[in-house]
Amino acid sequence: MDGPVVEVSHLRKTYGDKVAVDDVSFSVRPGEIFGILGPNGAGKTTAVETIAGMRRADGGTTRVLGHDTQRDPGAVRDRLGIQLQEATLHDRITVGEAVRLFAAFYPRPADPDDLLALLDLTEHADKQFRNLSGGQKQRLSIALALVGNPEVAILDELTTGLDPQARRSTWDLVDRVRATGVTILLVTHFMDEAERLCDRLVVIDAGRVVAEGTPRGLIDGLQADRTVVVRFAEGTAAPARAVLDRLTETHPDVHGVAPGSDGEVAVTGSRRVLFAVMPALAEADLVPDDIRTVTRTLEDVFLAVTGRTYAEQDDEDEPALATEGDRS
Ligand SMILES: Nc1ncnc2c1ncn2[C@@H]1O[C@H](COP(=O)(O)OP(=O)(O)OP(=O)(O)O)[C@@H](O)[C@H]1O
Repeated sequence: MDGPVVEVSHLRKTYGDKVAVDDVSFSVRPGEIFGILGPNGAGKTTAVETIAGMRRADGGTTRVLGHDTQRDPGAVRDRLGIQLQEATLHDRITVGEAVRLFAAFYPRPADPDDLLALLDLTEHADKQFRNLSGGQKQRLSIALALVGNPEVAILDELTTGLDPQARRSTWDLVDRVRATGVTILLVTHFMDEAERLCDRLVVIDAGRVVAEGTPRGLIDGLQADRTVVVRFAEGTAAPARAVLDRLTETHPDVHGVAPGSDGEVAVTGSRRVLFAVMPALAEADLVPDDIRTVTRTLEDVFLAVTGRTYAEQDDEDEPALATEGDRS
């Protein structure tokens, strides 16, 4: 397929007076991992459920593989896999049974054994759902989204509640799935996940797209100041601070200097700030013990476009503690 795999144009969805999705447009190319990133309640799940034809839009169009999913959701049923938040199965069904059961619903299902191998579930095939760890449940839910051999898969908050190691292995799996040729629409409220996995993404906030691009492009496009942190041994910290302080008055690329802990000094300024810092220190023969530039992330992009920090609204969803099974 040459055109976009998913095409969303001016999508609007309300629940009574509540506008959950407001004029959202984007398109997803074949083979991409495309992200919908935003804080809890931003409208991400509503958007993907509407795109999948599970909800009626109040305005705009949603097309998947060329089909209008509002008018004819059935047209893509066998070609679109969807993994939704909090999928639950019967307690006693085993992993292998669940995959075979779901496979029976599709005309051209994936081979259950291949799928279990792809998602590192082969050794857990006989385990009952109730005995699976959080990570294993998530892997099973991805397997079930892929069991119909879809061309497009929607993955919604697939690492919420997982410990860091299980999250990283889930990310590797998503890469693996993409390598099989599946186009992926990935819903997440985790900035690091979006940065790690997505080729392109939209950032949505309160139902609206506030930024769109590649993670790198969005970060590099930030106009905000850069920061260089230099650390000095005791004895050189004070004279170094004085040299750097002077730069705020004499050098146009240096905008601010702030002391940190343990002999650190943070210098902010334009993208050329490093070129100001190093010659000044060299001139005074003050050799830092360490020097680093502060890495900018999608969190800085969110702050720049919304004026709010992302962490403020994200506390309630810290990954849960590791369970035994997650480490297996
Ligand atoms: N069935 C519903 N009826 C009424 N309001 C709803 C319904 N579903 C979602 N909402 C509201 O619509 C807004 C968007 O919700 P949605 O679940 O799409 O957001 P989200 O970005 O996916 O967040 P989360 O990850 O927390 O689910 C929220 O304010 C939510 O409370």
